[in-house]
Amino acid sequence: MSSLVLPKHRSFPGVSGPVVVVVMDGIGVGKHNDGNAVWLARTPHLDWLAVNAPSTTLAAHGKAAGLPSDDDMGNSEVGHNALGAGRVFDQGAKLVNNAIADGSLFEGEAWRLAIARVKNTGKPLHFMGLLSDGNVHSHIDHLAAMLKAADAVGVEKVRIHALIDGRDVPQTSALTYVERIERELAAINGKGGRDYRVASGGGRMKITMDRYEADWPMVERGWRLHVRGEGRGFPSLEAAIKTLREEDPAVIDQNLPGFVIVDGSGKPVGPIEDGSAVLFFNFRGDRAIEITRAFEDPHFDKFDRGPKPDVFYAGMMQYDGDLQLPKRFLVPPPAIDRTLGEYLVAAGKRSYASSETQKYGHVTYFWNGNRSGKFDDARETYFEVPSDTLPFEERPWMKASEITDALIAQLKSQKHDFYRINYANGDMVGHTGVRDASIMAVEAVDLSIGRLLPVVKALNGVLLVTADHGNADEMYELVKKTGAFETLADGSPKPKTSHTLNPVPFHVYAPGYTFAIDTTVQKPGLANMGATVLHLLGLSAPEDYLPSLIAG
Ligand SMILES: O=C(O)[C@@H](CO)OP(=O)(O)O
Ligand SMILES: [Mn+2]
Ligand SMILES: [Mn+2]
Repeated sequence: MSSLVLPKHRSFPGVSGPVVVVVMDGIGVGKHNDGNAVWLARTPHLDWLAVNAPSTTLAAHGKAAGLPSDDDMGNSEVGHNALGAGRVFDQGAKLVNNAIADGSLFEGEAWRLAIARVKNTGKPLHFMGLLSDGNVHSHIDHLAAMLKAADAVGVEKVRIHALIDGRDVPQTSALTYVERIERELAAINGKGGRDYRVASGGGRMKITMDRYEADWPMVERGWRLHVRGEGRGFPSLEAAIKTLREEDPAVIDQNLPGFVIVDGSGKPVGPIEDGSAVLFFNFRGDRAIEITRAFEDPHFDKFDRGPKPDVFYAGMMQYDGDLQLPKRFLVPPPAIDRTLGEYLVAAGKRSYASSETQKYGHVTYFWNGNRSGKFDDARETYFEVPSDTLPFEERPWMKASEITDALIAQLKSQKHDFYRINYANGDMVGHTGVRDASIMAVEAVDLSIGRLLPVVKALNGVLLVTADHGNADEMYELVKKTGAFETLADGSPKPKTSHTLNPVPFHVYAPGYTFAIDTTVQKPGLANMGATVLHLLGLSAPEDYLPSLIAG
């Protein structure tokens, strides 16, 4: 193993003050139009930085983030992994594609044990996960491939617990995926001897997919539906979605209430019982960890599970390498090693990381290559500001001020060398599809950055302002070919809830220094951040890190 002790930078001794990285979650650089909440927002500080600080834009999606193709938008996981790891790793979406294409998923122990379990017991094989082709947490192709493979090896009974998306894909697109999966199931059932069906479901922001312990009752609701079969009954997934939409025409997919599918006599068709196997087919960890804990933790106390069924459980990936969650997984996760955080600890540097709950794990767990623990308790300080649990469009300022208050206090204490924070606003409010609230979200971030500038200046520090991917920069869906706004039946622009393919800003605020952007760096992207921070701290980056964005 190569040494974690880095030599000094060849020409720069390091800034005399702190290095601060601000990640403005979901604030990309998009077209100047009426759907761009970032451009529409009044942002005097970001505007000032764009003119007066060395600035460029960074690639934050597709291959630059380790995703299968440049049609894949960026997301927080791959974005923060790239920011914190100094290099681009093939990410879950791609690794699972590969493992399906070369068959290794089906040769792995977890798959074989799951199949063996249900063949022994005659109980169903359960698939749980996000039903879309968003490629942020999951991909429906992966589910389809596993259904075919289960059929091919003679699994008689399958049940699917479908989390409805509308957050990585258009806001009311659920029926596209329902139709696809029902087609796959019908093809398998049609040959005879098989009983494959959907058993429960609900919007991903209402059940099961909470993250960072922001809202455990969400996971409890999912558990009751998927495992216990308790909930409002519908004859089919399609009937559930159509009825729920009729009852509340304003509801968007991610907020659909949970439900179970019942047979003719009103009995749920697929509670998760002893002897069955459960495969959670999301590859991304943040929103998969809590439900995984509910299945695996013998001392679980976050809600009353009732009698815990004795099942074989596996995730698509291992979601947390430190905690070994889950114990079994279908595809090995990217081996993200030698992250910036680890090098800084080895160099004796002290780091501070902070965000509010919704993004707390982004600047800790994702930043550190999907490890929840610290490298060194003495040298690292993490601080979480509890997020609101109400709709973010109602509080678009979120906790930006509180994160900033805490950061300023820490900066003034001069206890740390490197600081990183994430402002959740542009992303969390952007996902609601409410443009005007998103404008305020971006303004809240700008206000906070404005508060940081004089503090960083007084300490002779450097502030790097960037983002992990776009979101608020496109609040209306665009017609692919023409770039015009898509419209709803009433002619108004169709809100967009997902991330974007846009690049993100990169500003270097360094009063008193004469830094310039290194324009020789090819295709600058998020993964150049690692070497940039090391450079500013006077350290030379490991050879395989992508180069610093700062000349010299
Ligand atoms: O909310 C989330 O889970 C994703 C979108 O699926 O957003 P982000 O990657 O910004 O966390
Ligand atoms: Mn993000
Ligand atoms: Mn997001």
